[in-house]
Amino acid sequence: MNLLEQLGQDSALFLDFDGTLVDIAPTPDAVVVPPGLIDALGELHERLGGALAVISGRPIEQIDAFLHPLRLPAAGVHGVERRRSDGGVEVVDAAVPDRVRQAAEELAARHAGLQLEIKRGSIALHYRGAPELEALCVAAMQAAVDASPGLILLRGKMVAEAKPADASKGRAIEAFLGEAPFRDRRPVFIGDDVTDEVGFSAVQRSGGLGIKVGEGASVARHRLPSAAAVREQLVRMARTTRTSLT
Ligand SMILES: O=P(O)(O)OC[C@H]1O[C@H](O[C@H]2O[C@H](CO)[C@@H](O)[C@H](O)[C@H]2O)[C@H](O)[C@@H](O)[C@@H]1O
Repeated sequence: MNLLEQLGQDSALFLDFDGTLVDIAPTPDAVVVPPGLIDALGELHERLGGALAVISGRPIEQIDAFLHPLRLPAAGVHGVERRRSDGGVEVVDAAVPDRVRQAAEELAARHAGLQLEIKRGSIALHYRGAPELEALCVAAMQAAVDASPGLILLRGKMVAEAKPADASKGRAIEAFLGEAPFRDRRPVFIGDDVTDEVGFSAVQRSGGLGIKVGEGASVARHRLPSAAAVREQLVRMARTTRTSLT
């Protein structure tokens, strides 16, 4: 898949963060933003008339910190938060009930390899440091979520996350597509995880392009092999002359 051939001035580009722009790391705070990526994203954002957004499971605040000084339009916490192109922020109003937090905290307190992320509107229990505990983590989080109307359990890469059913990456992308400068553009979404599948469906329903990074079943009709390949193409696109995005 050659992105350069697919992306035109009438495109809107939506990018997942972990596993797509940066390589997966042992813990959430250990990811590294490689040199050149921030400049490339800034350049592409400008060339696409502002129609470039990060669509992440992380809070927007974290995305801003990793991409500093760039502040892109963004959806965070799988669509719970969304910063529009004009800078305004919308939040899906949903508090995670205490029972979910307690279930996750109890497990994390008992097992050193587990890591908890408390976000606005979600709780993520990471088991990358103790993969043998996957079944235990998923069962405990699922039971807590089943007892909490309005929540669903999202299974990501070595993580089980309780989040509002009303928020998703797909809905966030659709909301962007209803607004300037994304409106009336052909959407392209690049992501690597099962949590990105609803985003692929959203762009493909709008006549756009879903691009899955790496292996695994996907509804996306296109593939790139790795986050390194995504970065290489983004940097290359940013370096080419302005006339290439036509
Ligand atoms: O939607 P994304 O931008 O891909 O974010 C998904 C989750 O990414 C982070 O967790 C994942 O990446 C970590 C760093 O590589 C890794 O240690 C962890 O196992 C992965 O699940 C982030 O911590 C989560 O909050 C995001 O939801």
